[in-house]
Amino acid sequence: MKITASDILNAKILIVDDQEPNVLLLEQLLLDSGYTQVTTSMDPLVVCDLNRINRYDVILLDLQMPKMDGFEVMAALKADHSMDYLPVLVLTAQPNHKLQALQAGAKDFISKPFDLVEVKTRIHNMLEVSLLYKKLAKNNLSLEDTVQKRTLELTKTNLLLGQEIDERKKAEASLRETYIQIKQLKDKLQAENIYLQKEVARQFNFDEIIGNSKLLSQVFQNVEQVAPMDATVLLLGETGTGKGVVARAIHSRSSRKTRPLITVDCTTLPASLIESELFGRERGAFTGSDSKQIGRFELADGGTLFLDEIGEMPLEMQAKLLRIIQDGEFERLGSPRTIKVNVRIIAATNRNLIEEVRNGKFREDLYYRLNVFPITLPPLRQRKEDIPLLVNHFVIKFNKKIGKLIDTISQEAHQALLQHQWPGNVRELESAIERAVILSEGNTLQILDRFDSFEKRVPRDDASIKGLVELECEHIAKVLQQTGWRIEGHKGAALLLGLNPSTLRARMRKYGIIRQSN
Ligand SMILES: Nc1ncnc2c1ncn2[C@@H]1O[C@H](COP(=O)(O)OP(=O)(O)OP(=O)(O)O)[C@@H](O)[C@H]1O
Repeated sequence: MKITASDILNAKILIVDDQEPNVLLLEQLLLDSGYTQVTTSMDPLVVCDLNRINRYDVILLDLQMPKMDGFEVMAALKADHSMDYLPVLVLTAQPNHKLQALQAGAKDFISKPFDLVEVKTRIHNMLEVSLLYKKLAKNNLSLEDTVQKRTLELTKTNLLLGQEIDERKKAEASLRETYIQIKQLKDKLQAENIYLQKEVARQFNFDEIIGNSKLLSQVFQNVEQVAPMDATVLLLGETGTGKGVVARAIHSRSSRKTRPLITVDCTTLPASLIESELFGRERGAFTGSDSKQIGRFELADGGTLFLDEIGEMPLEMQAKLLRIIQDGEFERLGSPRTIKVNVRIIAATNRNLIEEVRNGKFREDLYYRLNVFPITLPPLRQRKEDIPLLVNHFVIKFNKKIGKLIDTISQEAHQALLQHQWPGNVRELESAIERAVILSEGNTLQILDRFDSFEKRVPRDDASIKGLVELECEHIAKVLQQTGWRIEGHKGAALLLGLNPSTLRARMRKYGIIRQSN
């Protein structure tokens, strides 16, 4: 910031003195020195007005004036413009006024009578300061203005930035929320997927067990729960409901799956042989036993022993079985040596074991040992929604076995299968389909059985066990009569009843059904 000579010469100067010669002298001096804007006044009362209009760079002010002295003029100037810089140079003949004037706001003084060199120098210096001050003030103002403008701009930008940050934050929050929702959906979908896959696996491919009914799903669930444990399982349910397949499924899903699953069908074993079958015998253990036999318990060591139709086991055998279940110990027939085995037991029965216990035909302690994890297989008539899947499964199976190409089932056949009550359950259905596949011509399955004739013999779910047994006995006898007492083969009663021939024979023995001559 520089003040030039021309700035100084063009500065605005006011001379105020009530003495005309002084005014003229000073005016002339300044004009001679090259100053271009020199104003004079002999009336102190107009100084404020003039200054308001012209904004002088220096006011040469006489102190002693009649109407208004220099002090009053300075006070008025200060008050009028609230000027923080008063560019006043006082003219005084009184030395004691000099300090007083400076205290009143004057910047400098010139002594009277005038020394012209001093006057010129002081005015020049004063103007330099005054102009510098003015420029500084102006610069300050423009700086303030710039600062204000920038501040305003910054505030605006800040506001915008704030809004933007707010919006970003909102967007981020909503993104986060969306992400959480997506994750939840994904997790749910995955869970559903896994569940569905499990369901599909369960419904259609639970080992060899076919069916997708609710009741069967419950069984699958139980199988999944118990299979990995070593717990004893008791399978309950009518004949042909699939207790055997469930036993195999439990074994194949257990840690023992690499070891054997040994089945003992208690109905087919004559009472006299059960013991040696189960526990084995040494050579010569009894008359006629000329060879050593390894029992089923030994064979099943490390694996699973499936005791089918456990309800048929003679009472004295039940006691031995209890011991081995409790201690894992037994002796071969004809040997004093105790053998220890690690066998998991799965037992099955279509009898009401509680009733058998009540009737003294089954040991109570053995019942409780076996009844650790009971699974009840529902009869087919209570889960008819499984019939189409089972029919499909068996048609494929027997197509392969017999060499047929059946791929359609008539509406009537379908209806007949759904209406029948299936007292022999899946086994009966399996036999019916095998028969139908054999007998059907072309590629459509024809059901030629007259199921309706069996309907009245179907066990009622609320019927007592005694009633069921009676019905079963009566039904077996009737079918045997129909087949001319033929048990096995395509025309045999076993196929019609949906039973294994050996099971049918056991039932006949049990119920005391003997061949009657026609
Ligand atoms: N859900 C099923 N899916 C496919 N086949 C089945 C199903 N249930 C049973 N079977 C078939 O039906 C037949 C009879 O089944 P299984 O021998 O397991 O019945 P069970 O209840 O043990 O009968 P029983 O009490 O007379 O011994 C078998 O050939 C078996 O493969």
